[in-house]
Amino acid sequence: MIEIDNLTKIYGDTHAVDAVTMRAETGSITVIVGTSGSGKTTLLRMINRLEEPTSGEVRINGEPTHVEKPHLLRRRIGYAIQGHGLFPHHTVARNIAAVPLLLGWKKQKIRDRVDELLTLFSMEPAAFRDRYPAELSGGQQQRVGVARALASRPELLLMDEPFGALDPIIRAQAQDDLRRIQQRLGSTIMLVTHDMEEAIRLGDKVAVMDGGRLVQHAAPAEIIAAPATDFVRDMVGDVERPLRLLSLIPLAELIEDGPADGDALPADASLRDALSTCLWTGRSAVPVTREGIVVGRVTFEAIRNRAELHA
Ligand SMILES: Nc1ncnc2c1ncn2[C@@H]1O[C@H](COP(=O)(O)OP(=O)(O)OP(=O)(O)O)[C@@H](O)[C@H]1O
Repeated sequence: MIEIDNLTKIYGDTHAVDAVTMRAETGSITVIVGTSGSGKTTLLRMINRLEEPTSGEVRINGEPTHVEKPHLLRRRIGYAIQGHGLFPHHTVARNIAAVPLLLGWKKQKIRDRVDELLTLFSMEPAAFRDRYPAELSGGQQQRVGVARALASRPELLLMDEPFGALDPIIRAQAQDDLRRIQQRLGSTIMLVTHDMEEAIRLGDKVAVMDGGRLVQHAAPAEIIAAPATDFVRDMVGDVERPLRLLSLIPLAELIEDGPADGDALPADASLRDALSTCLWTGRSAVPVTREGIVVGRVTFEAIRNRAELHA
């Protein structure tokens, strides 16, 4: 059991994480979801002490994490981040074996674990063991990254946007793989994403963060049926029918005059793309281009109004 107790991180006058309390059962997946800047990554990084909390504590199976040396703690906690972070000059087998080697496991035990994990991830050990990361596809590299994080059977696996860089088709496969392997190994996982669809699909429990606060922590069905705040309702909207329809409507239909910062989207991108961009970057409007020239903007509010027409 992982217990997070009143955990707070303050940077200057920003409450990045504000008195978050929650529990995660052993053998479950908790998905922490929220828009950019809501404190997800900071929360995750306080669990393995890549960040030290301003106050509060984390306990793993009853033991407070702050009494252990951070580097020893991190051997018990796997960590997988977006972009797999593989060592380019090491083979797949050596990459997966990184933590077991550090822990001084016997050669045969390491070899067995590497082969077991490659097999679980549908990568034939004989074909992949001795390859280098550059000889793998993006999806294969990501699988090796997750296999590496699982290799020592950590008490807890932390994953920060592990599938963020994958295209949507591979992404769905990667999520299915993770679910299957997690059930097989009984791993306890905490995963951060900005994507409510991913949260609903993967989580036994979904923890929604908004402005550093935990606004709802519940099973996916409850999050959908009874969102605790308007913010949660908006995020859940993302996975429901009206917003699926948005993927069929081009931005061209909602272009208006006015300023908008950040990277632009082309006029033939969908409202769904613009909505994802707003949620992902925390922006309230996205510039729109035609043939590379900015012709206006689309606002989050206009997209929401349009979605309501279809509700
Ligand atoms: N090292 C730091 N120094 C100062 N402020 C920070 C630092 N790290 C994070 N913050 C601030 O804390 C808040 C939460 O950031 P955090 O990275 O945890 O959010 P997030 O939800 O993970 O966002 P994203 O999805 O963009 O990664 C933000 O306002 C951010 O600017």
